[in-house]
Amino acid sequence: MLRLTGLTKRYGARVALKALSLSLVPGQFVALLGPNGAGKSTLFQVLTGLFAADEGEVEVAGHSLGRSATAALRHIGVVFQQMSLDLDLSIRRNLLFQADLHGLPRRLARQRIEEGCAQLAVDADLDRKVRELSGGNRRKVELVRALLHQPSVLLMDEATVGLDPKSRLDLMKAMRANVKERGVCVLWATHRVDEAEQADRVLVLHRGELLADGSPAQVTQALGEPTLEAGFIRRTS
Ligand SMILES: Nc1ncnc2c1ncn2[C@@H]1O[C@H](COP(=O)(O)OP(=O)(O)OP(=O)(O)O)[C@@H](O)[C@H]1O
Repeated sequence: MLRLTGLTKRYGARVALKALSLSLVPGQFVALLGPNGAGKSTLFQVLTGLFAADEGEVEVAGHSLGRSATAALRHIGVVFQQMSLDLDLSIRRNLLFQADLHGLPRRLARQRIEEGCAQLAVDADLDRKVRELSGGNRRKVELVRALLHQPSVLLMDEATVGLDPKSRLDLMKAMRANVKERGVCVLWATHRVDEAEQADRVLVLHRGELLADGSPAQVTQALGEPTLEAGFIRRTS
């Protein structure tokens, strides 16, 4: 589904990703757990084609990102850390714009927009400007947008920052439903250990390298402390 081989990204002399190799399979919620500066955002920027890697390969659903970027990127959906909706357009206009970018027929686009917004309980606000929405609802719209073209890989970068517990739960629930019902593979970048503990698989990233990879229990054991939080703090401080 998503395969990284020897992925390296440098900013001048600073190495942000160091020969990173891993494979993700469909239908998994994978937490990418790393402290500030671990390389999570850099990885997402490379995976979405914003930056080219200096070395290594990315393959998405069998397509090389380097050689067939359009085909590879068609299988990726992303919610970045920074909100990128147009504040002066309604939810519906924002989402229709995205659907047009993906070449979705209008009827199908309208249907997916309505279904997606209903699933995240923002359908009552479809014709309101994004500017008028709460931060939590803006995030939900971003998730609907990321899923419009039905990607097989969903990247979420610190998606719950600034959200209250109920909004965080709603977002997690919608993401989980996509994992279960559509077999989406979610890579969820976070520095919150409580979120990583809910994942099917945890990748611990530190200074651009993988420190541990496995179920939350396996990773806790690999980090050598009684809890994931204690191990994560000790090994990444
Ligand atoms: N544009 C840039 N120019 C130079 N260095 C950068 C740039 N972007 C990131 N870095 C450096 O690369 C490393 C990885 O940063 P990155 O933002 O990918 O980490 P992160 O895990 O996403 O951190 P955070 O949790 O704080 O968002 C850090 O050392 C950072 O200072």
